Order: sequence, then C-alpha cells, then structure tokens
Amino acid sequence: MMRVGLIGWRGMVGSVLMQRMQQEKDFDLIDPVFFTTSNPGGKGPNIGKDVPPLKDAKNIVELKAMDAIISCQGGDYTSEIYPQLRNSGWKGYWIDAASTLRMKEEAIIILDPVNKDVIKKGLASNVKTYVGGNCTVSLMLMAIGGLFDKGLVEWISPMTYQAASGAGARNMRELIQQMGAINGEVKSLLDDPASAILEIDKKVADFINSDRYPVEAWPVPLAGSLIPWIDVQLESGQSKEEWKAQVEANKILGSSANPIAIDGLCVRIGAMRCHSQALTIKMTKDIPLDEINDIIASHNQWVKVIPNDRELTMKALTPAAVTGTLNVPVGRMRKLTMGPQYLSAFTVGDQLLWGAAEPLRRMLRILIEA
Ligand SMILES: NC(=O)C1=CN([C@@H]2O[C@H](COP(=O)(O)OP(=O)(O)OC[C@H]3O[C@@H](n4cnc5c(N)ncnc54)[C@H](OP(=O)(O)O)[C@@H]3O)[C@@H](O)[C@H]2O)C=CC1
Ligand SMILES: N[C@@H](CC(=O)OP(=O)(O)O)C(=O)O
Repeated sequence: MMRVGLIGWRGMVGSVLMQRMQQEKDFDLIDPVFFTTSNPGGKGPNIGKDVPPLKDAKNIVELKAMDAIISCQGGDYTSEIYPQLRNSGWKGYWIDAASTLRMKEEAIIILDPVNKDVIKKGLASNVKTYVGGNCTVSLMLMAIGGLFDKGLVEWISPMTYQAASGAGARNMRELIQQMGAINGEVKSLLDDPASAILEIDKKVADFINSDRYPVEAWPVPLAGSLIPWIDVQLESGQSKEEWKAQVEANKILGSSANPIAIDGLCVRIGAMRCHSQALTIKMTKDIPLDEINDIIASHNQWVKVIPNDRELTMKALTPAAVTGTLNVPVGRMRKLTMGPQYLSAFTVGDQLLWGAAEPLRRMLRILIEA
C-alpha cells in the first residue's frame, strides 16, 4: 500500500479533506501517516483504523519515507519544507492545496474533471508535483468546462462574490460576530414594530463605522458591507486573486501558450463557504442557448444547469442551497444585448470542496489507480 503523509489535516481545508476521504473510503486504500507542526508524538485522528503517533512535519527524514504527501498546511510550510525535501533527493508525489508552487514549471494544477488528460500526460512524463487550483478558478472551470472543451470561449469576465471561508476560519467566525453585533445594536428597535426604519438604518450605519464594530480578522467591515479587494495589489492594477483567473485557468486547460483572456473583479461578500461568480462570456461563435445548455450540462456529473427562471434560480442558485455539497449549479444564462455571441452566466460552488479539498483527494485516487 502507498504510504501517504498528511499535513494540515486538522485545519479547515484539511478537515474537509478528511471528511471526504472517510466518506469515499480512501483510507482503506492507503497507509496513512499523520504529521503535525505543533504536537509531535500526539495521538492521530480517529479514521476507523490504527494510525501511528503524530510525526514532526518538519522532520525531512520522516517525510522522505512517504510515497506521497498531501499538504493543506499552507504556503509558508510549503515554501520552507518542499525545497528541502526535493533537495534531499525525495522523488515522491507532493499534492498541495497552497498556491506557492502552482505556477512553477515542475507542477501541474489539478482539476481532473477538467484536465485529466494534462494530469495523465504529467504522470507519464514523471511529474511529481500536483497542486490544487485557486477556488474561484476551479469552480468556474467546473461550471463551464464544456464551453472550453468545445473551443467556444473567446474571453470571459468573471465578477466574483467570494465567501468568508477563503480568508480562513478566524474570518468566518468574525463575520458571524459582526452579524450578531449589528443585530444586538438595534435589537430593541427591531422588536418594536412601530420603530422607524430610518432610525434603525442610521444606528446600523453609525455602528458599522464605529470602533465598537468587531474588525480584527477583517481589515474593514464585511457584515452589512462588502470588500471589493481580495489578496495583495499588483502593478497591473489587478488584485492577486484577479490575476490568478487567467494564468491558472490557462495552465489547467493546457492553453498557456495561447491564453484565453479571463479578467474581472473579485469581491468578498458575507457568505460562509460558497463562492459565486457572474460571468460575461464572449463566445467564438453564435450558437443557440439550448445547445449551450447541453454542452455545459454534459461536461461532468457535478455541474447542474438551472433554467433561467426566477423561482428555480432563487431556489437552486445560491450559497445557501449549495453549501456542503459538490454540486456546481450554473444558471442565469441568456444572450446579452451586446450581441448573440455574448452570454451571461451565474455559478455557485463550495469553495472548501471543489475549491480546495476535493481535487486533492481525487489526485490521490488517480495515483492509487495508476
Ligand atoms: N481557506 C481556503 O479557502 C483555502 C486554503 N487553501 C490553502 O490551505 C491552507 C490552509 O488553509 P486553512 O485550512 O484555512 O488553514 P487553518 O489555519 O485552518 O489550518 C492550518 C494549520 O493551522 C494549525 N492550527 C493551529 N491552530 C489550529 C486550530 N485551532 N484548529 C485547527 N488547526 C490549527 C494546524 O496545524 P498543526 O496541526 O500542525 O498544528 C493546521 O493544519 C492555506 O494556507 C492555503 O494555502 C487553499 C485553497 C482554499
Ligand atoms: N484567495 C481565496 C482562497 C485561497 O486560499 O486561494 P488560493 O488557494 O489561491 O491562495 C479567497 O480568498 O477566497
């Protein structure tokens, strides 16, 4: 059995990965070894079979004994340990959730429902480093992979509505604290049906801008507001999150030499763990909407086309409907008034599943089944 080292398994992405590996019985097929940066010698997680005590995630000798390593520990860990491990001569498979290695030549970005051919070619040519893509990129490709497959995309402008989970567990907690604090601020007025809405609104606005509003994890208020910037600023004027869309999507698709333009704005909103995106797509040719629906729906088993109908959209095309599932609904598809080659779409996906953990465990399965 393959000896697989797991690092970062108790973090947020790692916990989702563990849940999925248990659901899919992946642990039956591997010899798992759990590592830690904080508690070497401690007890490993309960996965329904005996596991050795936790090993030190910075011990290169212990890591070298693994056939494959999956890390959800984060970019700092990858930057510190991966080069040491490779320089020590380790030839095992490194599967990572962090962005650090994504754009390196030695790495393939994994999203097998979209690029299994790229992954298979990589395995055949002895590529050993496989990295999950950025969450918005992976979710967009899961949603409209069919259009890319058929060469129907000239360019895309994605406008994102990204959940708190993308910023980490602390930020998710603080979002809920912010929501509760707003409610607490005006509770007595809300409880009084005769109170004036403009008085409530004024109190809420004053509170959000006051120093009593909880902002430690977030740089500025999120609940009751939004943040139209994610990650660092680049010289191009893009945020780094926006920059990732084109470079990562083309790398996943194997089209970096002749890239498809993909650029838009990334915005943080007060959803918990589902990212949404409104897409403006310039198609390479004018084809009827029902054909577009069929192409998109038949691309993979997780994408679900939602008819452009008010009731169905409100029921199925929201973070509340999608959270915790692998479904990737796509709807609001219609030809825009700019012309018959301009298509709108709206898509939602769980950013901890397809956006982070799921491509990693599927890569491990590909290795096991190779
Ligand atoms: N959040 C996201 O949406 C995405 C994240 N990623 C990547 O995954 C990496 C990990 O992200 P995320 O899972 O959010 O990070 P977390 O902060 O939840 O976990 C990272 C590590 O922190 C340590 N840790 C310290 N205190 C705690 C605690 N109270 N509970 C759990 N773990 C704790 C654990 O290491 P130890 O057990 O060794 O102490 C854990 O493995 C990111 O840095 C990023 O590179 C990729 C895609 C999406
Ligand atoms: N940046 C993403 C989350 C993330 O971790 O992305 P990446 O894996 O590209 O660093 C977000 O904030 O929603």
